This record gives sequence, structure tokens and C-alpha cells, in this order.
Amino acid sequence: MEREFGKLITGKSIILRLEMKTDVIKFSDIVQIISDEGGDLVAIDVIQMKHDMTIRDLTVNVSDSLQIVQISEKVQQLNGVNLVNVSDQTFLMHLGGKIETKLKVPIQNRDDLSRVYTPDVARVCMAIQEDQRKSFTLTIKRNTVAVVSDGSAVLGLGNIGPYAAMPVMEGKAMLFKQMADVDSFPICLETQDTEEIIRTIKAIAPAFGGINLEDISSPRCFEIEERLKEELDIPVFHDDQHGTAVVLYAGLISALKLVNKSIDQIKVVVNGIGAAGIACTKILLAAGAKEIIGVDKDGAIVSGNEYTNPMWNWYSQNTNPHKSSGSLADVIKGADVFIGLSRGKILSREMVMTMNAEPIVFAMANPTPEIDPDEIEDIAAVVATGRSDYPNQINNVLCFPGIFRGALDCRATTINEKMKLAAAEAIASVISDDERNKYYIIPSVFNPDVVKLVRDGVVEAAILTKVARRIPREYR
Ligand SMILES: NC(=O)c1ccc[n+]([C@@H]2O[C@H](COP(=O)([O-])OP(=O)(O)OC[C@H]3O[C@@H](n4cnc5c(N)ncnc54)[C@H](O)[C@@H]3O)[C@@H](O)[C@H]2O)c1
Ligand SMILES: O=C(O)C[C@H](O)C(=O)O
Ligand SMILES: [Mg+2]
Repeated sequence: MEREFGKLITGKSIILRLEMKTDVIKFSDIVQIISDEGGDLVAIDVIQMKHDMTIRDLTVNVSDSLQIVQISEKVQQLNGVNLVNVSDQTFLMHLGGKIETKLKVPIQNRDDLSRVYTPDVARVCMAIQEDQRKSFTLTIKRNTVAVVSDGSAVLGLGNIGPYAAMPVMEGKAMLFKQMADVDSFPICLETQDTEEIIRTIKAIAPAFGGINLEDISSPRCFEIEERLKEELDIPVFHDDQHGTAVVLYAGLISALKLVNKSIDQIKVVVNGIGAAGIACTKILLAAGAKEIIGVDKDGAIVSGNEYTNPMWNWYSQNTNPHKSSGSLADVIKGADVFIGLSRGKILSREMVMTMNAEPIVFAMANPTPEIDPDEIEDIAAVVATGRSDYPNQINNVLCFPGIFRGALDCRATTINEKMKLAAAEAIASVISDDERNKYYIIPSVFNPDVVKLVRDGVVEAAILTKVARRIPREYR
């Protein structure tokens, strides 16, 4: 298993596209350099060939990402060689994007054409105009979610903008489809203005049965979600808040069982008081946690201080009962649980060593966790990250596909607290007491029981709380 924290390169194969002046450089010189740097040339594809120039793709197996840098630098220094591009398997998977539209029925003749399109489609339009609820049965609304971001808090990469956010949103759309057969569109907006985002999402809502807000920074995300919930009659769910909180709670239920501690007796440090940190704190308070200390860039959040971020004022009044102040290193002393929802590499082994016995470390920043799990493997009772290449992946992907599957199946008007708690309990229930261990506190994303159980829990909670507009057949 290859894991690269910080360099973001996974996989062992890279492709170098080289433009070579054939009268200046010998191909064997390039092969030699690659081999000197430890690369293994496994394939050569000629892309273009002219009398004095050739473009070739060289597929090279490497053992680590440092080799990629070294090979690229050495090749680039050669006279007569232009390194056009270096890609790896991950980049290749993104060529042209990761999703496409598929037709459910083929258009093979004029008759089909006049049914799916004009003139016959008009009858369907009129039926919906007469009774708008029919849009759920006669359009994609029934099974389609908009995945909407403004690119302002993408993973832990920060405000990288809507274009750069697209690969994440396309990835979410893939997960919706593969895990829960939910169709979705990635929509990245060229605006970070709260009112404009609200207006835009309201304007596109007719096509969708739900809105999944993604990677929108705090505090704007709170108002955007609240207003849309009030103004739309379909579920609006900010995944980074609620998806994360649900999965975190499921993971914590399991980890606490392992170390035999109870939620009302533990000291929890939450690092990164943004969208995810605030939502996770709320779910833990609701579950009975008494001592939670929030830490952001300027240290612990303490009541008595005035914060420009209104949510931090709320936070200071509802957490940190002993008014602990100082840096992360100060307040983590004696903590039972560390929850990281901030940025990569800000927690040290030394800090973990000052935690209480059997520390639980959930380093959930993506793509680089707050600490590399290998660094604390021997001293932590449980370590979890948001990544798929380590055991214990606490990632909202365990939650959002099943939650929306359930919400769409019962045409829920909203996703409420009961539905979220049902989802958390469903995820936690997948692991039995016998199975649970340090490396298995949370089910795998690929465990087929997860989506099914989350979906069922959500549908039942929606029916009980009377937000279901349709009762699925098995509950009638
Ligand atoms: N594993 C998961 O399922 C999951 C889900 C959601 C978010 N996340 C991760 O959590 C992180 C935050 O996401 P978000 O949506 O809440 O973003 P956000 O922008 O709303 O919040 C991030 C917060 O972290 C703070 N921060 C930045 N650097 C810090 C530091 N060095 N020390 C303390 N605080 C610091 C910021 O000031 C901000 O308040 C990201 O890394 C994201 O990838 C993980
Ligand atoms: O996208 C992920 O992997 C999880 C989460 O939504 C995040 O923003 O980090
Ligand atoms: Mg996210």
C-alpha cells in the first residue's frame, strides 16, 4: 500500500510526455537517466513522429513520489528534450472528467423522437403543469441530487475556487451513483456571495429531489443552508457539517466502547472550528459530551472573548466549561479524544503523548490528515482518518449516499435531526462487539450493509417525524 501525505500522489506508474529533437538527443540517453534514478521504463508510445522531432509517452514505474520529481528534473535538463507533461494514474482517471449522461431509452426512430421530444412530450409537460407533484414521477427529480459548491473550502485545501473544486464534486456524484444509485450533477458556482448562491440554488431546484451542499466555507455555509431549508421543499444537506457529524458520531460510539469510556466523562478537543467542527461538536453535545474544547488558528475558543465569527460566540458559550485557553499543545493535555477538522500536519506525536491514557485520535482533514497515523500507531488506542488508504476511514461518504437514498425514496421534505441520528446508529450497528478492534471501528465504505441500513433508518425516521411525502411500499 502506498500512501503519500502532502504530495498527493498515489499509484506507482507515471507517464512522461516528451518532445525530443532527434538530431540533438539519443533516446537511449533518456532511458539511461530514468534507470539511473531508479525508474523502470515499461512502455513507449509514439504520439507524433516528424523528420527531426518526435513526441513519445513513456510509462515508468516508480517506487515513490520523490523519484517522480528526480526523474522529471533530470529529463528536463537534457538538451533537446521538452517535458510536455507528467501524469499518473490518478490524472489519467480524470481525463475528460469522471461522469457522463446516459439515456434510459434509445431514440431509434421518428416515433421515439416524437415521444421523448416534441410533439408528444408536451402532454407530459401539461400533466406536470396541472399537478406539480408529478414532476417527481415524470422527470429526473425523483432520483436526482444537485451537488453544489462554491469552491471556498474544498477538502482541507481551502478556497481553491469553482473550477478546481469540480473533480471533488464529480467524485461525489460517482459515489452517489455507485453506492446508492442516486443520480447527481456536480455544480460549481462562480460566486461566493451568500445571497447569489441562495438565489441560484433556488432557481435550479425544480430539477432536483435534493440539494447536497459541499465544501462551502463557514460561516456562510450556515446561513446558506438555513435559508434554503426554509425556502425549498426538498432536502438541503450540507454534507461537510451533517455528513461528517453523523459518521464521526458513529465512529466515536465504537471507539469509546473499545476503550471502555463513556461520552459524558471524556475530554474532547476539536481542532478546526469551521463547518465540520461545529456540526461535530453539536452532535457530541446532543449525545451527552460535557467537556469539549474547540481550537482554531488562534488557539482555544473561550467564553469572554468576542469573536467576529458569530458561530464562535455560540461555540464559546456552549463548550469549554473550565475556560481552558492557549494553543492546541496546551489544551490537548489530558484529553481523551482529538478530533481534527482543520488542516494537514498540525498535530505532533509529542502532543498525543500528553493526552490521557488510551487516546483516540480522529485526524479527519483531507487529503492530508492532522497527523500521519504511522507516527502514533504505537501510542494511540484508536486512530482514524478521512482517507481510504488507511483503516478506520471516517468520511462522510459513509453517510451521504444512504441518507439521500432514504430521503428520495420517501420524498422527504427535509433531513431532520432524527433522520441524522438514525443514520449514525445504522452505521455504528454494522460492526458487532465481536468484530470491533483498533483497526475496525467503522465499516468500510464498500460494506454493502451501510447504504441499506442508513437508507432504512432514514426512511423510518422520516415517516415517524412526518416529513415523508411518500410511504415506500414495504412500510405501507
Ligand atoms: N473526513 C471527513 O468526512 C471530512 C468531512 C468534512 C470535512 N473534512 C475535513 O475537515 C477540514 C475542514 O473542513 P470544513 O468544511 O469544516 O472547512 P472550513 O473552512 O469550514 O473550516 C476549517 C477550519 O479550520 C481552521 N483551521 C485552519 N488551519 C488551522 C490550524 N492550523 N489549526 C486550527 N484550525 C485551523 C479554519 O480557520 C477553519 O475555521 C478539511 O480538511 C476537510 O477536508 C473531513
Ligand atoms: O470529500 C471528502 O473526502 C470528505 C469531505 O467532504 C471533505 O471535504 O473532506
Ligand atoms: Mg467536503
